[in-house]
Amino acid sequence: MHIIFNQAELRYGERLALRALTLSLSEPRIGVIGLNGSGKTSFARLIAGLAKPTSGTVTLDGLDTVADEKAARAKTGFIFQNPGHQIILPIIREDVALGPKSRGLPASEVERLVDEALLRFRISDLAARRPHELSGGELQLAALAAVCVNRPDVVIFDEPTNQLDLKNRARVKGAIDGLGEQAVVISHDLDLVADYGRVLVFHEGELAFDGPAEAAISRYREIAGC
Ligand SMILES: Nc1ncnc2c1ncn2[C@@H]1O[C@H](COP(=O)(O)OP(=O)(O)OP(=O)(O)O)[C@@H](O)[C@H]1O
Repeated sequence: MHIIFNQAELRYGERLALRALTLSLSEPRIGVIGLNGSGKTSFARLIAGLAKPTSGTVTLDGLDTVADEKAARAKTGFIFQNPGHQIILPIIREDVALGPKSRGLPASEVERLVDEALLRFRISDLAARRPHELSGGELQLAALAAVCVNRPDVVIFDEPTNQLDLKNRARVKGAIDGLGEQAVVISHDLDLVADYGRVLVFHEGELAFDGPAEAAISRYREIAGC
């Protein structure tokens, strides 16, 4: 998918979270790194239409995230920093079914799509569980199934390996690496984006670097002073 920022700026009241940004993204994997508060989540929220630019525009394959809000939103999936908060129904299977059901698909088709999504992320065995019965990594995968069942063009991850042990981290990394969809991955876990062709470094609400992972990580280390 072609994501275009055209002088897109985001302010929260007086606070400037993202300075006017002009950028075109079409790579299958895009990493986003930077210090706390540098503007990474603000950038991601603009892509997903969860925040509206206070000036400028963001378009997804030509659809404006404000003027064409619904169609643009349908192209994106967002996995939040705490995916437990986005699983809203009490049973995982019901939650994954929510999207296809809301599209008015027949029950048999809903069931088929849910089975397919659970199988795809190897969590069929978790279908009958409640969110609080899942580990952090399993929650990420359940949220991913619930997002991908709606066939987004791009999936945005906000620190997907935060607080995961090595085993769950590997499982989530494997799921992201295997995605056919485009992925925008915000991460403080630099290994996660280390082989991405394009990594953006944000600093104080500005794009400080845009390029291959190795050079981006070096720039980030310079900024962080370590
Ligand atoms: N809802 C909000 N209201 C006011 N200010 C906000 C809001 N959300 C973010 N900010 C501010 O905007 C700036 C950028 O925040 P953002 O969440 O985009 O940073 P980040 O790089 O994702 O940080 P982190 O790595 O800590 O998640 C910060 O100064 C933050 O305090």
